[in-house]
Amino acid sequence: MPAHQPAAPLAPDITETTGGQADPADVILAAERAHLAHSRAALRRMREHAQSLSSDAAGDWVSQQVLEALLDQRIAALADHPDTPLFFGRVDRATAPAAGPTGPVGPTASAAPVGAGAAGRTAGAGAAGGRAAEDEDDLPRTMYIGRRHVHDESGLALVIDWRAPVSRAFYQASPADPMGLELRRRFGYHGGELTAFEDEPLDRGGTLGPSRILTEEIERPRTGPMRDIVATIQPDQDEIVRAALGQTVCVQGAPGTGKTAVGLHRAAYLLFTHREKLSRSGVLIVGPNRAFLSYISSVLPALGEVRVDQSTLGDLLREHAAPEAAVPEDDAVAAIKGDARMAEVLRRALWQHVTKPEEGLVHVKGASRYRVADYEVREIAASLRGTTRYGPGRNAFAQRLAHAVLVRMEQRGEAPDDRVQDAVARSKPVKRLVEAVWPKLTPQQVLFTLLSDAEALGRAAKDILTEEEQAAILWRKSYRSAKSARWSAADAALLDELADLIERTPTRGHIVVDEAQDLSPMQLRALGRRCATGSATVLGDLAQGTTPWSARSWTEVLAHLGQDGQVTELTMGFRVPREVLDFAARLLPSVAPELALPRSLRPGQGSLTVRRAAAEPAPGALSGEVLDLAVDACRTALGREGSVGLIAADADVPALREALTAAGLACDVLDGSGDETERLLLVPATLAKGLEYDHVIVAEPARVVAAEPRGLARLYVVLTRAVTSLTVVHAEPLPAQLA
Ligand SMILES: Nc1ncnc2c1ncn2[C@@H]1O[C@H](COP(=O)(O)OP(=O)(O)OP(=O)(O)O)[C@@H](O)[C@H]1O
Repeated sequence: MPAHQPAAPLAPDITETTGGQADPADVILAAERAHLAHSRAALRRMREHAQSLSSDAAGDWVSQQVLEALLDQRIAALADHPDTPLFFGRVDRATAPAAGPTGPVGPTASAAPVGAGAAGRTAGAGAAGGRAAEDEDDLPRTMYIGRRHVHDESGLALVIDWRAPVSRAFYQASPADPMGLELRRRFGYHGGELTAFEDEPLDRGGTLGPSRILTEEIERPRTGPMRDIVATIQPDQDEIVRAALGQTVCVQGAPGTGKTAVGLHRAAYLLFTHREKLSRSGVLIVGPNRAFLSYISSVLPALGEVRVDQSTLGDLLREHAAPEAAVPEDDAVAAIKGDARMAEVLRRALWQHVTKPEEGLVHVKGASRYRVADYEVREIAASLRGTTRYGPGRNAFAQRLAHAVLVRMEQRGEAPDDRVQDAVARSKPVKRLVEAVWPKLTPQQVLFTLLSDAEALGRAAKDILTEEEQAAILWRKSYRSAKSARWSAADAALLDELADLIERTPTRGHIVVDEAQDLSPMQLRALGRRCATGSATVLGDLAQGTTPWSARSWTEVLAHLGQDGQVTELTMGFRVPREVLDFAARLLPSVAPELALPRSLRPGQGSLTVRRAAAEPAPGALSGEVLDLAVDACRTALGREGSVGLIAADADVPALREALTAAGLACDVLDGSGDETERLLLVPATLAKGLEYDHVIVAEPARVVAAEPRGLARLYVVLTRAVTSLTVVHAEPLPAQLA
């Protein structure tokens, strides 16, 4: 858990000293600190024990290596990070089962004050440093919830992993459904040191007020990469995090509702709960660009999970076409190529390469000749065509031809075995026939023919694409060969589809797809085949769709992904202050009229500033005055705490950089390298998705809108990156929807 010092003392009802006696809150805090020290010592012993284990017991060299690697992993997992508390919460179970309904718990509680006295009565001091009372079911009455499991020498759990089933109540229990709990205690920390606590009584009915520990966590300035939210996961988020492995979940959520955070915690949860299965099949996180991946890169390691692949779609498909070499393409063309109808066009295009056999086969062995007639060869090819993938079909064709030769041999009284069949299948005449009928193909060769040969395209796309669509995707520029062709980002998904038609794509146990609204049907199919035997967590916001092929419905997204899934919604925003969110939401009726207005947990009065230049705008560029206003706003923001992001249309980034440099303000331009060190970041609008900064300055919104077809949605993304303040500077009129 990140370090923070609660601004106000918590548990206010027990902070007053009574008649010279020790402050009960201090007593409790001291006892909890003792439990922390006790747990740390136990963790150290666990680590020492793991270090003392030897891999010598393994029977052979390979097992020894495997065991050694496992022991190293175990030792690393048992590391105690001094800045990270071992536990962030505690639950006390009710002695008698608490009455109350067991229905679903709502996302937030409100009304009654936090810290209403339960602290004084519970096992705080009693649990600390010693064995807590245990109930009949062997669970301790008091349980501490943390990032990893810690137990003492007798096996008593001192800290329980947040992902364990019993920890669920820490996140889900409420006075309406206490889930057998009497009390939930949340801890405040500074560095690794416990500094405060907050009690939520759960056995007295009523409702809980907002948690101050949560509020302070949300208000804490953002610096560096994204943090985990393990201490403050909300009940509706927790439902998603803990959904069963076999279940595909699709989350629609307004900006800052925690979709990314939830997706990452779900990956960590699944890896913990199904470690063995997923360590074999793997978990993959797919994000929109490298800047985003670099931003989220430390969340999973902080949760103890390092063996998760995180990739952009482009990098995932790089074996077919390297994303850095992608040729730019007209959006209209990319939209046709991204359409799901292309799947059938490609299927036909591939199988068109299988021709009708015109000749029979003659196999010569010594003085004997074995003949398979042309009609028989045709029958074999026809019976295999389309029943398997192209590659295995080709192998099967060779084997079936060889088998037909074998049958001839047997008819002559010979007794050939499997080795003879293999040898015949590899013989020159069979190879030649196979190559003529069922040629070996790469995805690139098939797509090269399709996009460069109008006739081939016409045959494959007949009754699927219109003449105009066919004309649009046909290459204007002719390449000499498949090898010298250059591919676009949309082509990469087509190549991947072809690759899978040729040979099956390996699948993972689970994939998390972030910003999924931006993916084309063909890109979704590429991801779908990577979780064909697994499940997915699909995250996104229909209002933030900025590609021409952006999704309009999650049901369609799931269908293209090939997954049956539940669509669920996160509605409470944790990032953007209400004032800023309301401002940005003026764009919603234009970008996604079907969505409800987003809500924010944070009022953020005074968080929005709009400054208009007095002089006329400069056509085709940022005016000098807007540059000055932007520099001014950056300087002011740098005087405050937290990160600063200056976001503008991509084309305006160089001018802004020059202006900042001339004004003596150091900045880094965000480019996905992850090398940024300055507190002030200059962010091209097309890279802002998924990111956040304490203070955001947006220069000339009208130019962000004008830069691309779905520019209003881009502006919605850009305006919703702010955690503390948003300053908009402009000379051109604001888009009418915002004015
Ligand atoms: N339960 C929580 N406790 C504390 N912080 C939270 C919680 N949920 C979300 N946050 C914080 O809110 C911010 C927004 O979260 P996140 O980036 O996951 O939202 P998102 O829905 O993916 O947003 P966007 O749609 O803009 O990409 C992050 O700083 C995250 O840490």
